[in-house]
Amino acid sequence: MDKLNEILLIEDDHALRESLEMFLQEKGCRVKSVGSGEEGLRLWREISPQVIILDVRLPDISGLEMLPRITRQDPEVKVIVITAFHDMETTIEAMRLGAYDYLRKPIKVDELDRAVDKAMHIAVATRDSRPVVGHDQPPDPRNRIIGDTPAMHAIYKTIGLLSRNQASVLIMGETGCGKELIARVIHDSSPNREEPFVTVDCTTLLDNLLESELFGHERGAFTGAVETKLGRLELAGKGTIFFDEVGDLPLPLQAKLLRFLEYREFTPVGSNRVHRSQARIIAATNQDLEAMVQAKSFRQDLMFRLKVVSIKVPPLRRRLADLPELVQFFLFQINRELNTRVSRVEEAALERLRAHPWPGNVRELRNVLTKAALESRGAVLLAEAVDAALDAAGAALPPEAALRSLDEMEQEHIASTLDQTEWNISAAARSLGMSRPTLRKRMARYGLKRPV
Ligand SMILES: Nc1ncnc2c1ncn2[C@@H]1O[C@H](COP(=O)(O)OP(=O)(O)OP(=O)(O)O)[C@@H](O)[C@H]1O
Repeated sequence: MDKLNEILLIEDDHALRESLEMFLQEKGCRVKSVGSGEEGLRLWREISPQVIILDVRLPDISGLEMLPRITRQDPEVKVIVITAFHDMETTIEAMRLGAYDYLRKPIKVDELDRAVDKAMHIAVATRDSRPVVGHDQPPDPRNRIIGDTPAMHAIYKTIGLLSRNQASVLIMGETGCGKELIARVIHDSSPNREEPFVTVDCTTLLDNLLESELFGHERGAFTGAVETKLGRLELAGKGTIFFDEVGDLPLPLQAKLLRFLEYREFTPVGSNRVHRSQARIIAATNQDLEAMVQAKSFRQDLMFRLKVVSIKVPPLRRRLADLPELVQFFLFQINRELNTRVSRVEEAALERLRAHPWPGNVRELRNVLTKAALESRGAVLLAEAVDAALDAAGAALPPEAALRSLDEMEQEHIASTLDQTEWNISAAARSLGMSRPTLRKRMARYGLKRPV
C-alpha cells in the first residue's frame, strides 16, 4: 500500500474524531486515530505518516508542545493543527513551531479538504521532484555569474581579456539580465580589484548635481556647496566607475564625459584645476544606443568611445538551458537568507519557469523564486506556489512588457534553440522543423550570429 495517503489523527473529542475519520476515509486516506498526545507520539514513531492532524488541547500534552518534537525529527511531515483557540498568538506560535496549516473549530469541511489535499500533494511532489540543492554546497563567492550557454562563455572570454587592460566597456542588455553583475566581475578580475568600484546611476541625478557628483565641486561653487567635495571619478581612484543607464545621461554631460574619456582629465565644478583619473569606465544600458544616435539623443562619438569593448548580455528567455542552474543557485541563497529549506523542485514547477517569458530577466527569476520558496512552506518548490508568484510578478509589469510581436517571438525562439544546440545549424533546423537554408535566411534576417 502507498504510504503517501496515510494520516495520523490526534483528537480527544470522540465525536469529532469519528466524523473526521469518516470524512478522511471517504477521501481515500488510510487513517489511524488516537485520543491522547502520548498515544499520538507512539503511533507517529511507529508509522511515520506524511500528514498529521493534531488537536491543540489534549488531555495529557498540549499539541503545541508535541509539534516541535515531531517537526524537529521529521521536518517533512505536514502537521495540520486544529484548535478552538482563535487568537493571533496561537496561530503564529503554531506556524512558528512548524505547523503546515492551522484550522479553527468548528472545522469547515472545504477548508479541511483543501488542507489535506495540499499536504498529500506535497507528499507526492516530494517523491516525484528532483533534488536540486544539497546541504553541503560551499558558500558561493560574491559576484558569481551563473551560465553555461555559448553566449555566456563568450562573455567570460571577454572578461578574461579585459583583465589585462583598462579598456572602456559598454554592456548592453535588457533590465535585470546581469549587466551590473558583469561589471563587478570585470572589476574583480582586474589587477586593480582592491581599488573602489563606484556606481553612477544616470537616471536619478539632476543635470547640475550629476556634474558635481561626477567631477566634484569646490566650496562655494554653487548655492549649497558648503564644502569641497570629491567627485565619483576621483573616488574611484584606479578602480572602476560604472555608469548605469548611460542612455539617460543628459546631452550636456555627454559632452563632458566624452571630453573626459578622450583626455582622461576633468575639472571639478567651480575649480580651474585640472584633475586626472585612471579609473576604468564601464557603462551599461538597456536602451538601443544606435537608435538613440539616429534620433540624436545620444552622441555617436561618445558611443564609440564607450564601446571600445562591448558585451551583449542575452535575455534569460534566450538561454533557458541555464535555468536549472540559476534556480539551484538562487534557492541555495534564498534558503540561507530566509531560513527556508527548499531542496527539491516539482517537475511541473520547472516547466512553469521554462514557459515564462521573463521580461524582468534574472532579477525577476530571483524574486519569483523567493516568493515561491516562502509560499511552498517545505522542502519542495511547488508548481502552485510558482504560479502564484508569477501572477504577482505579471501584475507588477506594465502591460506592454507582456506583449511581443510574432517576429520577436520567432527571433527569440530561433536564438534560444541555437544556443541550446550550441549553434549546430543542422540540429537547430531539425528541432525547429525548418530546412537549413530557411534557418540561415531567418538568422540573417534577425542578425543572429554565433557568439565568438
Ligand atoms: N548570470 C547570473 N548569475 C547569477 N546571478 C545573476 C546573473 N544575472 C543576474 N543575476 C542577479 O540578478 C540580479 C539583477 O542583476 P543586475 O543588477 O546585474 O542586472 P542589470 O542588467 O544591471 O539590471 P538593470 O538594467 O535593471 O540595472 C542581481 O541580483 C544579480 O546578482
